[in-house]
Amino acid sequence: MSEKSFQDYYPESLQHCYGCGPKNPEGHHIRSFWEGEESVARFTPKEYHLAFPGYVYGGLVASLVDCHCVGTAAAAAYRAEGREPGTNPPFRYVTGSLHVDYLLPTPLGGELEIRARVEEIKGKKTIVTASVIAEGKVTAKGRVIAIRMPEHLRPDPG
Ligand SMILES: CCCCCCCCCC(=O)SCCNC(=O)CCNC(=O)[C@H](O)C(C)(C)COP(=O)(O)OP(=O)(O)OC[C@H]1O[C@@H](n2cnc3c(N)ncnc32)[C@H](O)[C@@H]1OP(=O)(O)O
Repeated sequence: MSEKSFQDYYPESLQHCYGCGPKNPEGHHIRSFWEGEESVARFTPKEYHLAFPGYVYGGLVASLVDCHCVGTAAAAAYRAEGREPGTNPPFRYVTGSLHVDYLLPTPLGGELEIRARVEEIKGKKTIVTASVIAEGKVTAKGRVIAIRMPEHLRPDPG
């Protein structure tokens, strides 16, 4: 079996996110992994993910940044405690803020790499920054404030 992504450790009830839920058949299935101090996700847009001919829709780019950074925040919380993801008590995060700067049009047709780094973990809040790389160039930069998921939003305990 291939390496488990951050999202594979979400409990089943939280595996239906359109961006990254492994159990959403219509979703993007964004998968994130550690590479040293950075986290990485790779994603190849489909031809219909276009904004204008030859280039990727910015909303998709934002989704990639969003789910990859929120997943990174969760993984970083476990890492900070020296625990394996999926161990108790669980860490769940949602997006509080998502900011994307589109530096260059993102070419459609090849694999995109999203590389993220944790800037700060402070209480319920984790700040993660990301770069979207296509054909060796950074086409977008993002910043996500991920917040611990409040109890009332959790579908089941934990
Ligand atoms: C676990 C698996 C999840 C599966 C999906 C993962 C990826 C999905 C990504 C998403 O699409 S999530 C869906 C989009 N996001 C939402 O619907 C969240 C909606 N907003 C909320 O539910 C609440 O506003 C939120 C949980 C974000 C914050 O409410 P809290 O009551 O927990 O926040 P609180 O007031 O206690 O503030 C805690 C800290 O967060 C900061 N904060 C809160 N909301 C913020 C915000 N919106 N932007 C920036 N910072 C924010 C706040 O300033 C404070 O910082 P400090 O500790 O430094 O003082």
